[in-house]
Amino acid sequence: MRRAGAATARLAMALAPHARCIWIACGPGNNGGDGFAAALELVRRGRRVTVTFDGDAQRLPSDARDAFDRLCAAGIPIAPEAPVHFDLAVDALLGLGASRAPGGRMRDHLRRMQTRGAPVLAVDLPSGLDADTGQSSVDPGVAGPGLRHCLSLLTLKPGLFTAQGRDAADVVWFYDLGADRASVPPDARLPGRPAHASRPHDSHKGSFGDVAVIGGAPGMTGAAWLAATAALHAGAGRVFVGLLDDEAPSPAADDALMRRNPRSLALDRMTVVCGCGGGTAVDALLPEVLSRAKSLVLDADGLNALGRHPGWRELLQKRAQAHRATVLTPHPLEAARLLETDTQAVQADRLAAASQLAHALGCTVVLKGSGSVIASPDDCPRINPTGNARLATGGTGDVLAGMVGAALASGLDPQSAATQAVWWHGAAADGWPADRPFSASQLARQAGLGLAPPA
Ligand SMILES: NC(=O)C1=CN([C@@H]2O[C@H](COP(=O)(O)OP(=O)(O)OC[C@H]3O[C@@H](n4cnc5c(N)ncnc54)[C@H](OP(=O)(O)O)[C@@H]3O)[C@@H](O)[C@H]2O)[C@@H](O)CC1
Ligand SMILES: Nc1ncnc2c1ncn2[C@@H]1O[C@H](COP(=O)(O)OP(=O)(O)O)[C@@H](O)[C@H]1O
Repeated sequence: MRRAGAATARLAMALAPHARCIWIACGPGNNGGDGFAAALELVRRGRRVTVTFDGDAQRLPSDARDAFDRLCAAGIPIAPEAPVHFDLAVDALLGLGASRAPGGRMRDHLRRMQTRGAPVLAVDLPSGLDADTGQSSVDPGVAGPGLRHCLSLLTLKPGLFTAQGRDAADVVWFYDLGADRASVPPDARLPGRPAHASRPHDSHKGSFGDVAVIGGAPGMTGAAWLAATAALHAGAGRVFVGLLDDEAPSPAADDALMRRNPRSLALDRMTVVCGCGGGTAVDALLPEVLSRAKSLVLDADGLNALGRHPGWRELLQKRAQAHRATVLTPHPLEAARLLETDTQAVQADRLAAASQLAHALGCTVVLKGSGSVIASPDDCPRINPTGNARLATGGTGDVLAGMVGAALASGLDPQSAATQAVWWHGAAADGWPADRPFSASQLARQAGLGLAPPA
């Protein structure tokens, strides 16, 4: 606890070096104890603090009680009220032990620190956030303009990076408390920036694989063109479009895209991206696609078709047995249909939902949304750290499906292909110039993947 307190104090001083008042809001457990320890350290370093305590000193756990006693012995008072003005708030109300939604004075304190415009530094976890799932019992949407930092202790908690976690903490810091946890298996991994791969000079279009997009039923052809454009710009050697609407004209999209009858495609030699705008028309082709595609990305209506025809799941299992790569890219509602549950249940534990689907269907699964989860049957799940709410607009999922297709076609294994494509897709949105309108069609043209060569 002393180490946690000292690390919190150091970070507080770095975040607000000229603070005239640092408010440290302490709660009833060891998270509050970390707050007491931080207050002691800050005072020792000459800073002015106001400490509030939402708890009962008699019921503090022993370490926290010890920190509380040291605070009292140093003559640092517990303030009856939160300060009117503060330059930094330290949220040491609830950490790992939060067991219900905060109410009463604790809730008022949280609201006050979130809405005053000063930065907030949460110790270990933002109060109310579930460390494993990223579900929050406090609405992170009420936050004001101040940046929310979190100093995660001992481990980086998965919940900070998915579901509501990315709203609860804008900036995540990490301190391992000096503990060696190398032998502890992680619950999830955070992929870093994938390496850019240079293309060998002695290569040709056949070196980077063929992608066929099958989708685009009447009224929804745009989705297929988006996926195809993204696959092309992401580096696929050749991209074919098999529209499910025979009558639809080809838009003035990239001339390099090649339109084909979906039934004439050499599926056995191609990476097939199936389902974008497929409607129910995709049902007629899906069993053949599942059986024959060399590698496969199943999106949108392709996934919904699997929900309607549970018998076809066996074809996915057969693909797995034959070591044919398959990546499913459901958003939470599509995942819920496949799991025969509802969106709320999927979002309540995104890591578990993605892993359950991956195991049940023998595929790599990208569960999309804030902090997309990439899960494969025999691998530790990844939580993608890039992307933002700019992507919350129609068609960006089609773009992602095309990008995953290009990554698979380049020869990457499904987990690497999905991880890299999701990373670049999010990074494109993160780096989008503020003065340039964002749309899925623009994104599709920025889909360049810095694909690493296959291992
Ligand atoms: N583990 C480690 O290795 C390390 C742990 N460290 C630190 O300890 C923290 C975990 O401490 P913790 O287990 O004491 O839990 P904590 O978050 O303080 O809360 C528990 C208390 O809150 C109460 N309570 C719960 N919900 C509530 C609500 N809504 N409203 C009001 N009260 C509520 C709950 O009461 P109860 O549910 O029992 O009624 C109990 O009294 C961790 O996050 C990190 O900061 C680090 O120092 C280093 C290594
Ligand atoms: N708030 C957000 N933060 C990060 N990524 C997001 C957010 N909202 C959407 N996305 C991403 O945008 C894409 C949307 O896909 P999807 O829901 O299938 O949309 P569509 O069907 O319109 O193409 C996914 O890759 C998803 O992860």
